[in-house]
Amino acid sequence: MNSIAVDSTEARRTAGVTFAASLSFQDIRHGYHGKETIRGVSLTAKAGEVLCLLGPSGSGKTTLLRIAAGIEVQSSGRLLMNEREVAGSSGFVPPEKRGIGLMFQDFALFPHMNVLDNVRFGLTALPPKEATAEAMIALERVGLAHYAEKYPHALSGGEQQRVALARALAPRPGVLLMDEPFSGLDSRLKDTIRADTLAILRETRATAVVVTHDAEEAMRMADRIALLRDGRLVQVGTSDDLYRRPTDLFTAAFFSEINEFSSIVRDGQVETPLGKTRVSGIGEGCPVSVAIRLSGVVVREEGGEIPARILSRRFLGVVELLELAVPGTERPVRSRIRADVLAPGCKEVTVTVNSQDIFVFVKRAETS
Ligand SMILES: Nc1ncnc2c1ncn2[C@@H]1O[C@H](COP(=O)(O)OP(=O)(O)OP(=O)(O)O)[C@@H](O)[C@H]1O
Repeated sequence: MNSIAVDSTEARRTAGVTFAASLSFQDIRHGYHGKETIRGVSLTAKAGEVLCLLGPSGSGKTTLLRIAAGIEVQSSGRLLMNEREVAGSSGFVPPEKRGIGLMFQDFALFPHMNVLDNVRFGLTALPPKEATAEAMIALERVGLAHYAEKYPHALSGGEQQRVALARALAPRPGVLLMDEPFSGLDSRLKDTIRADTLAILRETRATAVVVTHDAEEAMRMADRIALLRDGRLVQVGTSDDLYRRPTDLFTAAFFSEINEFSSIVRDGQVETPLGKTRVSGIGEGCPVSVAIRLSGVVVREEGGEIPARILSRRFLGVVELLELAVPGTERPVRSRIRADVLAPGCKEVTVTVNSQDIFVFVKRAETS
């Protein structure tokens, strides 16, 4: 579903004024055929913020969006917009009365309608003149007013995406829900369209909930990121919070490539083949997972702390990816360094680890 159905009484209200709304999931649970796929999610998108729902395939991102839209009804828990319950024990507000805009990944425009009519689609309850004026405002907002008479097939992928954004924003929804909105675009176009979209969201001050499985995309767009795994919230915060202060191994590994080691806390320290590091707040003898970012494994020909031998080098342009044999581990240690640091043919090197790239987590059964 890629359109916005509009009820006549509500349409005037949502089309007339832009009021960014807050959207709260309160202990939402949901499942299919007896299997729980959303397991108690509580999360609020604040009015005017861009909140990214991030997670691997099957973590429940789309299901949460569908529940927010009212296309899916949760098994339990409450959904609130601006503190008002729109799905829960007190009743259910249908999708077209929630003041929510939808933009899904295929952003399918109607091929038989011109651009203006595509954008007017969600405004049918307004008098025709007003609907046209609102649609033109939305098209101007995305810089495509001059394409009003064109048909979708005559537009590039990026332009079609902007028309879809105009269509979603035209009724001035309190909350805009976007499911992988850039996944259909080629990677070079994606960066530009994403930046443009973000600028438009900022301008309209819309609350946006954006689903993505791409950590970098979430970091580029979000005010805050909610990381999901197996239907549960793992961590919510700014990109800085999640990147620099991951609360578990899953978050650390989702935001950057890591080397992972098992260790045990002894004398307030943990030891791995890459050296010792101090830990606080974890008890003596506690089994831990140690995550070390690839970019934190600094490789030099000499002067480092640990001897290593290069097993493989992969040139990636600005950086190169190394696999190293290091005493004390059978598994190769990986490193990502600037491509001009090591001489060609160099085999014997040394390694030092940046302390800010080491993360220690208490080992849990599921991460062992
Ligand atoms: N209609 C359905 N019937 C049965 N199971 C479903 C249905 N929709 C979703 N699921 C299951 O619910 C879980 C969460 O799916 P969801 O699509 O929300 O995940 P996602 O994080 O959006 O994944 P993706 O990134 O692959 O779209 C998955 O295990 C999925 O198989």
